[in-house]
Amino acid sequence: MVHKLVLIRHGESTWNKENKFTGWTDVDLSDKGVEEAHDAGKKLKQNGYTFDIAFTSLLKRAQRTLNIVLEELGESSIPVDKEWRLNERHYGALQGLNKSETATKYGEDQVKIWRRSYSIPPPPLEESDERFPGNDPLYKDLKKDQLPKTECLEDTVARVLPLWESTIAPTIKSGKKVLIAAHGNSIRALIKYLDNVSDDGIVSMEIPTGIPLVYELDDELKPIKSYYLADEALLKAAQEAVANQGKAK
Ligand SMILES: O=C(O)[C@@H](CO)OP(=O)(O)O
Repeated sequence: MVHKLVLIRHGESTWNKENKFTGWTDVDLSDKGVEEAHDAGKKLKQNGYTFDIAFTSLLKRAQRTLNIVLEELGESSIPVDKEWRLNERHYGALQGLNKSETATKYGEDQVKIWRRSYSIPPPPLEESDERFPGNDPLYKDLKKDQLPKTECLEDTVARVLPLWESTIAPTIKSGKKVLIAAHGNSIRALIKYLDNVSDDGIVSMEIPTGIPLVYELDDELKPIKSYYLADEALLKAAQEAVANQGKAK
C-alpha cells in the first residue's frame, strides 16, 4: 500500500513579512499568509486529497493555516493533534531581530550558519528572558530539559522524531491519511529524517510558505517519491525568496 502524507508550512506570518527571526514567538498570519492557506486548501481539494487526522504545532500561524486548509476541504471536524514537538526551531536570542539587519551586523555567512547549519545553534536566551518558553504558561507541562533556550536543526530533529515514532508513523501505518501543518525548520527536520539527507545536504533545503508537499511512502514508510503541489517556476521563486531573507541590504 502507498501512503500519502502531506506536509505544509504555514502561510506567510506577520514576522515573515517584516523579515524577523520568529522561532517560538506566537505571531499570526499576514493577509498574504491567509490567502496562501486558502490557495493550498483549494489546491488539495482540486487534486482530490482528503484527510483522516491532522497534526500541528502549538503556534497559531500553523494552527490557523491548518484550519483554513481544512475549511477549504470541508473537513473541519477531523481530529487535530496539537504538539509542541512540531513547533518551529527555537531561534534563541535572535528571536525578534531583523534577518537582513543581523546580516549587515554579523555578516551573511554567520547568518547562514545560524539559519541553516545542522549543528551550530544561535546564541541562547537567559532563563530570565521573557522569550524563554519556561516563562510561558503554554509550555507549563514540558520538563525542564525539554524547554529550549536555543536550538540548532539537530536539536529540532531530536524533539520531532519521538513524536514521529510514537504517534505519527503508527497513525500512517494504520492506513489513516495524515496532514501535518508545521514550520520551515520542523518540516526540514522531518525531511532530513524521511529522505536521509546528509548534514551538509540539508543546509540548502528551503521550505516555501503555504505550498503542500506530498510524500508517497511504502509500507515501511520509506519515501517512494515526494513533490510540491505547485508549478516549478513558482516553487523555485518561493524557495529563493526564503533563502534571500538572510541577505544584507
Ligand atoms: O524565523 C524563523 O523562525 C524561521 C522561519 O520563518 O526562519 P528561517 O527561514 O530563517 O529559519
